[in-house]
Amino acid sequence: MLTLGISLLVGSVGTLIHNLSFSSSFSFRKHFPVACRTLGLSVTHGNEIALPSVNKVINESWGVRLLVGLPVGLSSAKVIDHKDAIAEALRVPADSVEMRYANDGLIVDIVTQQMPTRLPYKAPDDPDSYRVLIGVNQRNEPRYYDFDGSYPHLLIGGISGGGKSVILRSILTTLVSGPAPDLYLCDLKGGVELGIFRRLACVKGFGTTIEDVRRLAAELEAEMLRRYAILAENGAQSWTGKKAILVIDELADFKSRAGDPDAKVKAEIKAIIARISAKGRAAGVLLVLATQRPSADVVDGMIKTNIAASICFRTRDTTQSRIILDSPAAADLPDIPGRLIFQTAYDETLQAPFLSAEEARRLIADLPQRQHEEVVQNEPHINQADAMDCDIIEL
Ligand SMILES: Nc1ncnc2c1ncn2[C@@H]1O[C@H](COP(=O)(O)OP(=O)(O)OP(=O)(O)O)[C@@H](O)[C@H]1O
Repeated sequence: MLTLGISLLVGSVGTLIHNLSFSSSFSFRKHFPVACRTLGLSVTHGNEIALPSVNKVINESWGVRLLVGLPVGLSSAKVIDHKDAIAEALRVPADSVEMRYANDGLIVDIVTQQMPTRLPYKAPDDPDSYRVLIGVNQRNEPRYYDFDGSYPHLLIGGISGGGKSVILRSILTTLVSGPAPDLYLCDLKGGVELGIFRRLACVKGFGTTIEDVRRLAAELEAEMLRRYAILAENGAQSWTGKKAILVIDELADFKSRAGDPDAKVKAEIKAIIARISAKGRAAGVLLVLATQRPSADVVDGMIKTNIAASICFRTRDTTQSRIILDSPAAADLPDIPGRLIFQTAYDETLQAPFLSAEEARRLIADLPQRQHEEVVQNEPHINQADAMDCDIIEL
């Protein structure tokens, strides 16, 4: 019989005290199988009914972990689909229950510790690493996206005000302060968000118009093909040199509309992005694509199948959430800026680090800058006078 009366003081990033008491007679070992039986999560062999069994109950600093064995014939996916109903039967809030398949069974975490609502940005420990912090989970464990890892390309979506600009800022600040990959930054919101990075030496191109995006995407594709030729010449499988990353904010601007004078350029951009998403990884060429208006027209057709990692802040509705995550979950996220679902092999709710524009400017102030001539050459819409002013322009 498990007795829990939990009063947890959440760690340094949070300031919340959360109380959750399970009834003194509550037994997860007993109630989990009962809940499964009621919900039809069982397998029948003749007269016998086989049910999931809780093999171990582990008390953790953040709550309780159940190790659940499943009868042959009952899939973990089916049990996970009933997560909310199981939570109700166990008398715990649905959003405190996390389930995932592991080691021939199911891990069920009942997390009583609350997430912080603000997590300070932390500079990277390892300057050579392509790992960027995406946030911490309810257990305060950090989660990273690794541009050098097995989930190529990153899609970021969610409603206005959810935290896309802030996470892009923290991802870019980490990258430029660390391995400084070649960056091609396209800020279709007029350069307001990504502009603070535009003068850095590692920024190979900066664009604010659809035509800029076409030019930069084409440049990057040419670089990808150049790298493939070098790989072929050397009989190598994958690029070990510097990565090159195309960042586009806002993807929805490529949506096709009837009579659109930019239709041809947009189609060209989508085609290039689709080719980079399919072939870029081996050449160290990667995409970070952000949108506050996820539409099937742009996301599905173009890239979805090749983008392996997604960050989704709260969405307006389940349709938008499905476009990014293939699940409705992001529509139910609480209205907390920086709260997101990070999807790689599985989905996890995280709180993203907060980094203000002022702090980011301060952190990158001493990094190598581009020469003025380079700025003019790479950003043809900027004239010489603008370029000369560039160090004092507040973007
Ligand atoms: N990780 C975070 N932690 C705490 N607060 C955050 C976080 N991210 C964003 N916010 C708050 O939410 C505000 C809006 O965030 P942000 O500008 O990133 O939204 P957005 O999704 O980019 O919106 P839009 O698409 O309209 O530009 C920020 O100014 C900040 O106050």
